[in-house]
Amino acid sequence: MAFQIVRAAPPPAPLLRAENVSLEYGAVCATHEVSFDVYRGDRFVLLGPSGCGKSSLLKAAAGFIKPAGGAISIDGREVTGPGPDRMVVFQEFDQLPPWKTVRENVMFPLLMTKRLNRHQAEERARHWIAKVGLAGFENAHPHTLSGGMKQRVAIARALAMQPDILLMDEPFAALDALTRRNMQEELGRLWEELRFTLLFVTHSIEEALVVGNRILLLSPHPGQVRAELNSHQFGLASAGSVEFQAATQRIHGLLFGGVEDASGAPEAATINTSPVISNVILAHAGIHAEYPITRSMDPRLREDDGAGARADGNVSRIAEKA
Ligand SMILES: Nc1ncnc2c1ncn2[C@@H]1O[C@H](COP(=O)(O)OP(=O)(O)OP(=O)(O)O)[C@@H](O)[C@H]1O
Repeated sequence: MAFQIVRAAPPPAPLLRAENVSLEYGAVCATHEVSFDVYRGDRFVLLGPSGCGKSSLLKAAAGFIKPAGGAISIDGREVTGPGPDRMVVFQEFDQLPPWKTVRENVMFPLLMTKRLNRHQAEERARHWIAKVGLAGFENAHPHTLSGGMKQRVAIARALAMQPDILLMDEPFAALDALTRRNMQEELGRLWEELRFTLLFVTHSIEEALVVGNRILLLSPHPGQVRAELNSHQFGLASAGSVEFQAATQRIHGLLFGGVEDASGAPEAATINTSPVISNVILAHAGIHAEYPITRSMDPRLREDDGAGARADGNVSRIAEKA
């Protein structure tokens, strides 16, 4: 006898929700009514050219700036200021107090927030320093470390707090190409092991594809949502492949101009998102329709992964204005 489903389980609520977020600096409108949802385990990337408000959105999620309109919430609670549930890694190498050793830097927020006593904080710090590959450097001071090592310390310090979400603002932008690649790999390795939730800002299309499983494209002046892409099929291993390059070009097209359809004819990229996001299979403007979806933390995508995969085994989706 076949079962009949009378009520489907409700989809999980997003961990972080940005609803119509408008950010202003005096007369400067940094973003206008930007909305997106980040689910637990997502590697959600904000991608766009300079001035599209990526950093401002991340700062608003961190609670450093307050929206002029709309709201950001974590687990249903409105963000009204910074909190240990949202740890930030910045681009700058000077985010580590130089007078503190690596161990003291990692211990600092644990002690400041009274999460742990000194002994426990030392244990926790040792664990995370080893996890980011810096065992043996516990007593080093930041000025003796390379840029990549300093970023590892910043990541260890953030993850040691076990935040609900890790916020990273162009964390690898100031690194040389090789170190940047290593750090992307390291971040991917950490995520595979720990499955933390990540909100990551970059202006590099390649980095967005390598790091993210979902990408929000933003256009500038003021920052507005251009499109939302599902990108988990890419990683460092696929960087440089024909498909990866095609995806890069298509994202470039979405950000900066017309999108070429299958016939090669340019098509205006008018795709946008809204709080209610519907998935459409991206056939013509689509980002790499050649890959099966392997996993998604976004229940909306997960929901029809099966159907999509069954349909042709090679779908990508883009969220469009509902
Ligand atoms: N402190 C500030 N005071 C005034 N305007 C600001 C300030 N910070 C950002 N802006 C403006 O807000 C807009 C968005 O800036 P934001 O730094 O968020 O963009 P971004 O996409 O992160 O750019 P970039 O990649 O160059 O860092 C820009 O027009 C910028 O000039």
